[in-house]
Amino acid sequence: MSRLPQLVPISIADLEHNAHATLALNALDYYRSGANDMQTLKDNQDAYNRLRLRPRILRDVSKVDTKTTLLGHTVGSPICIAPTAMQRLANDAGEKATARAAAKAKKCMILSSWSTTSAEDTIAAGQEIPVDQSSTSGLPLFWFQLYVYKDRVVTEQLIRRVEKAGYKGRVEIEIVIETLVITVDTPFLGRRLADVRNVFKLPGHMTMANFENKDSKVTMATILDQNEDSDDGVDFIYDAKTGASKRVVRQESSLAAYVVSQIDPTLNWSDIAWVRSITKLPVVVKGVLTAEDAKLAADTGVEGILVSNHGGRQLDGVLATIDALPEVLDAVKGRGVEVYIDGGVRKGTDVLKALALGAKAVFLGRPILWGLAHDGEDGVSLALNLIQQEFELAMALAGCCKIEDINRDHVQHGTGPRPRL
Ligand SMILES: Cc1cc2nc3c(=O)[nH]c(=O)nc-3n(C[C@H](O)[C@H](O)[C@H](O)COP(=O)(O)O)c2cc1C
Ligand SMILES: CC(C)CC(=O)C(=O)O
Repeated sequence: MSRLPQLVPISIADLEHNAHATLALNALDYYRSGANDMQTLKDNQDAYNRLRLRPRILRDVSKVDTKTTLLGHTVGSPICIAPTAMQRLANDAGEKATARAAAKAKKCMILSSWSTTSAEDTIAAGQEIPVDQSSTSGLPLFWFQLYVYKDRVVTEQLIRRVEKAGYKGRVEIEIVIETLVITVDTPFLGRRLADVRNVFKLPGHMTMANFENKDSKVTMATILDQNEDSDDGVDFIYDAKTGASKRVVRQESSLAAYVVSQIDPTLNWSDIAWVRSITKLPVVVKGVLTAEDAKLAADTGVEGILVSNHGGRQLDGVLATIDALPEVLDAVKGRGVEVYIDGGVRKGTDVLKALALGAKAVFLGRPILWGLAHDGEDGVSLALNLIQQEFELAMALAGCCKIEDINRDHVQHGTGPRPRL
């Protein structure tokens, strides 16, 4: 049932408006919420609006090229897709639709550990899109986001599954899972009030597909609710270690309970080193917000840092990511670590500002979900194309023809005159 009139979308904001009109409240609230008062959620976007651009003129911007590299792989653009759990809540094609849209756009997609489509099926969907191997304009790229489970056997099985899903060795196809992105900001789930009020749960016909195998729909970790139609407020949480289902009466979001039961709050730097020791995949840590932790990440030898506050969904009151970016960059300068950012990126000018401040790439979370809710694969393509076109226009109007032309002088903090150096 539609609550608001639909718009013909010409911006990410329009897609969000439409998602508000169409999504079931349970899903809409899960997707849009931040933690607590949602200060950080709001600030992520506001902080971009506090920055001002300094364009250069008379630079022949008749051709703009956005291709760039991510850990040595050339992609079509620095605009990438952040991992978001449970995409089938937005559209039944879920992660498959996102993968196809990413492949078409030659963009990087990070698949969530808690996807409602398995890593294998997601990669296979991406591979349905023919890629031109000789293309100089880049190729799609698939990364995997890892939650570290209390049970290290479960974690290792997940890593092995993902490595296998990469189809390494199939030389004719370039689409492989290339990198593990370890999320380090979720020892416990942030308190998202709407999810608590809605007693959020994953519909019973959807599962956390990366934990299934061919013999059983749900064999490892998933939320089980045996009474989907009449919600009795009772969940059965599967314990991956013992194989037993524990009956819990819900007084909160099932997700928070699930995180408490499965995700390891003891996670520390030695675990990052452990993950690095058991896989050849490069590692990116997602959730770094300070210079201190950026230095430790570099000391641990990670290949990349994703400056992220989880879209304002974890610790409310932390800095907007674009405000945290400079100290992270300063801390790892010259250490050979790529630095990316997510949170609040909604416009082409946001992308330009993030790159001008030094980010190698930006990742979009909710905008992809809004596209997916709008029109499945075509909706994700639309979301990606809208922001890509805005970015190309912003580059041209700022006097930049290629990514390397974008630099620190293209942006300043605050709305007043540039401080004298
Ligand atoms: C609905 C939703 C689900 C998410 N699921 C995950 C997840 O499974 N793993 C993860 O590392 N981050 C997850 N995130 C955080 C995103 O990866 C990303 O950090 C954030 O959405 C970026 O902010 P934005 O939505 O403003 O673009 C999720 C975010 C949302 C909104
Ligand atoms: C299942 C959740 C822990 C996924 C997530 O990271 C989120 O909802 O923000």
